[in-house]
Amino acid sequence: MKFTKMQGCGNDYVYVNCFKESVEDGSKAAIKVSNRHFGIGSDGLILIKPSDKADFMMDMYNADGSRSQMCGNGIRCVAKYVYDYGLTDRKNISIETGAGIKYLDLKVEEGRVTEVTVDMGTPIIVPELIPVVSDRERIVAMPITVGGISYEMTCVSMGNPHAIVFVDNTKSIDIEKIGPLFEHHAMFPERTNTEFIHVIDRHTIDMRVWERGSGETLACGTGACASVYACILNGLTEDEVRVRLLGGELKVKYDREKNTIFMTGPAVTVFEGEIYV
Ligand SMILES: N[C@H](CCC[C@H](N)C(=O)O)C(=O)O
Repeated sequence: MKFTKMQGCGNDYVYVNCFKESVEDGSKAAIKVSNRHFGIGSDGLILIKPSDKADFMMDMYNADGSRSQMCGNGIRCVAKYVYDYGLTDRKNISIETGAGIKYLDLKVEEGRVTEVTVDMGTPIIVPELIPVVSDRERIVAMPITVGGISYEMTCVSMGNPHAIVFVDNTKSIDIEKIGPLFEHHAMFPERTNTEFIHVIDRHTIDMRVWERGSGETLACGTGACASVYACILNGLTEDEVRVRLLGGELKVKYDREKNTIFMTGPAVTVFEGEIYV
């Protein structure tokens, strides 16, 4: 199976052009390619497919083979792939995802996509995935104790679930211990992605993330959008925020009129190859 390795802010996936390749079992292939010793090494697998609703379709799998509805860093790289490899010559494209159709604007320099702005859609704060807290309309600054530590948690869905907690310093958290405890918490029947946010000022936040199905990644686009919306809900930032991640920076803007979140960030092709799955 031919593939292209790409990354957005260090959130790296294996991309397969399913206009040319066929992948029988995405989940099994994701586990194989993601392994950093016996495979290629990645945070997961992204299949680029035809769509009858949009220009293309993105089908995304985590490293553990679980499928997710949406991938912010991934969709920027899909946009780069389809333009750079000549599947389209347009700089405004639509991509069908498990979280609906997304619309993207491509920045092209010397014939290659360098940056992409994605309309990530409306953040959802009544995520049906947490029925156990039925007495609450929404989960904003809800006290929760995980691993013996008390947090105030805000839950936001970008089509995939995010639990956002605020910390004084993202470097001092034991994410390997606390991340899985949130991911597998009984409140989240579908599991959850978890973002640890340190608010620097009203336009800047630091973020670390423990991703559902992939563990700690260097960046998470949907997580960055969910986190900015959580900051706005808690009165901690303005609508336009610079999200500083281990792997780079994302610009996130909440558009109040359209009630949608725009995310802008890089997309990079690392190498091409072939793997036997
Ligand atoms: N890294 C991705 C998110 C993957 C989400 C996945 N871990 C899930 O199960 O929801 C991003 O840039 O948005």
